[in-house]
Amino acid sequence: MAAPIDVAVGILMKANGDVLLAQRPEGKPYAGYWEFPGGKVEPGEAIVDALRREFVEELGVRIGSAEPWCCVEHVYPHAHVRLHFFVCREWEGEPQSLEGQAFSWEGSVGVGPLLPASVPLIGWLERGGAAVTRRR
Ligand SMILES: Nc1nc2c([nH]c(=O)n2[C@H]2C[C@H](O)[C@@H](COP(=O)(O)OP(=O)(O)OP(=O)(O)O)O2)c(=O)[nH]1
Repeated sequence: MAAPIDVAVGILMKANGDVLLAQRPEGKPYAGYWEFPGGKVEPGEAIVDALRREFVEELGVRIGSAEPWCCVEHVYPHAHVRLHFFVCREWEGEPQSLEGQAFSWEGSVGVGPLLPASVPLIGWLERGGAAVTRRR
């Protein structure tokens, strides 16, 4: 099997625990599914730099702190991905839909479907939400 593709993913989290989800635009695999913003790491690029770049490109948001949270691998028909999730509590700018995507702040996630690899994250966030929210 081909080596996994590294993907940097950011969970933008408000002080009340709400997180930002975006809907994948037309033309991408799993168009219409919901995901945490992010994208593929480019060759030679640090994962956290990819995270910062994707947030500027997709949402016009400059991330301040980004805490590495967890890593999930998933094999899709279109790709084998290794997702590096970060929790981001500080950022500059209001998210804008720069790639035509819908987005939504969610507490207990009400949008769907989510990308399959990201589904467990919601449960982990809800169960550990207080701890994740409290840790600074
Ligand atoms: N951003 C993001 N990607 C996810 C999540 N869950 C999940 O399985 N993925 C997968 C879907 C894709 O196979 C991959 C991200 O690749 P992408 O195609 O969206 O990345 P990109 O924005 O760099 O796209 P492109 O340059 O190829 O158009 O990671 C998630 O929560 N957020």
